Amino acid sequence: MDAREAAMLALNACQRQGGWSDGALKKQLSAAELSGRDAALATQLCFGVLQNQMLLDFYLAKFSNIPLKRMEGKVVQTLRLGAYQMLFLTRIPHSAAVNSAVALVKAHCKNPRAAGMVNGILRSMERSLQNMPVIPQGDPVAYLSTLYSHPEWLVKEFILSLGEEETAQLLAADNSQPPTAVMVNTTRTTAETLKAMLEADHVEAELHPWLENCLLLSRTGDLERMEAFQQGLFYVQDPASRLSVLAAGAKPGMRVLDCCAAPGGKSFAAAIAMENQGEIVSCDLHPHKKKLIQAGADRLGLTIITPKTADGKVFRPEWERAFDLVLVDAPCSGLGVIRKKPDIRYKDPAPLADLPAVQLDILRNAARYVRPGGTLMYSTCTLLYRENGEVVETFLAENKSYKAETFTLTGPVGPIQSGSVTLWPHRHGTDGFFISKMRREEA
Ligand SMILES: C[S@@+](CC[C@H](N)C(=O)[O-])C[C@H]1O[C@@H](n2cnc3c(N)ncnc32)[C@H](O)[C@@H]1O
Repeated sequence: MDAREAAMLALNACQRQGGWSDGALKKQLSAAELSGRDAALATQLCFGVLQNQMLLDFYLAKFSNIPLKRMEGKVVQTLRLGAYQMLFLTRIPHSAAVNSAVALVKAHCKNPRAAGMVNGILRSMERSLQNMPVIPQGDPVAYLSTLYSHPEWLVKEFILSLGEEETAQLLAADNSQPPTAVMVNTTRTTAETLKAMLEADHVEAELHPWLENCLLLSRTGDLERMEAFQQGLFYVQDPASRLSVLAAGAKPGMRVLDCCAAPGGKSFAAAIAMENQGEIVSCDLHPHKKKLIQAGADRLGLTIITPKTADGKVFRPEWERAFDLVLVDAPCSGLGVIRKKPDIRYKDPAPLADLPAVQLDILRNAARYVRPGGTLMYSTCTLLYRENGEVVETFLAENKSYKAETFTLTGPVGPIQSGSVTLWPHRHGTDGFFISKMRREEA
């Protein structure tokens, strides 16, 4: 199996099962036993097609007599892969993109006429590459939606928050590839020592420009196989997530509750900030996720973390007013991490409507666990106001014993007087993320 075949099968599985791209891709890559180079190409093809799917379909439809909707799934994915290579990858000859697409369809598709059709569509596109069909600009929502392959409902949401010009910047950033950010486990090593160790393993590592104890990696290959990973010297985390824990002000000796903890990233960041002194109770609704948190804590040697299964909406009297700091990193629509999970944008938006009620329920319950004078943090990795500012405003309006708390973060974020901040990929270079800090009044 080669890179294109693996990518086509992964894209097809992703589309059919509604599975996340990284899961489908990982499964396909390990089944295909590709070399490092081919695995990297397969990953790039998969991400590239998902990031540009609506634009590719717009062009393909112009060169096809048959609507894409009427074609077999694998044929559509092969066409997208061929078009993506011709339009976006300079190092692949167009003839190779077309020929490999035809071979893929011959090998995988039932209809004997499919190969001829794919050849015809991609050859016509190849002839028109210098003069591609123009995307109509009359309706800005439809235009941005096609150009950056984000569904119209999402473009409308972003335009409401940012306006058209900045929305275009956000959508472009969503389609960019961020470096892999890893956080140094300072209970075991320093940023400089870890950087040298990773470089000795041929990974390109640089210090993050404004977040300490964070390295940006490229040419990583499989990070989990590395000695430094196995020794628990780092964990993968976006700077935005770590910033939320820095804003919370976790200190050695504190008693901390992480209400929505799996796979454990915020708990790990807090435990490291606490120098592994104090106590962190790391809860998640799903029993199978307890193991995930424990495995991460064990690898990193963070002994103050105790994973538990608990529904954040259900009150536990034994925890009432018991914690210095309570983290609610709520389940959310995840629309801030489109750079890393490009297919999130294609989720059906209907079920997302229920999220604010769940988020508010968890926040209300979690608030009861904060000791007087203690801190309550609310965060999400989404950019929708109704899951972020609106949840916090509703909570504060009904809980007069809580006040928004000012905090200051490093780099381009700076002082946050209102107690709440949204981080944006195009403004801050981080995942899209929302952080809100509140303090419970002394009794
Ligand atoms: C955004 S993720 C948390 C990410 C995690 N804090 C980290 O930094 O790695 C949200 C988590 O909330 C969990 N969850 C969903 N509903 C919950 C509930 N009612 N109570 C507790 N956890 C819940 C999900 O299983 C998911 O693992």
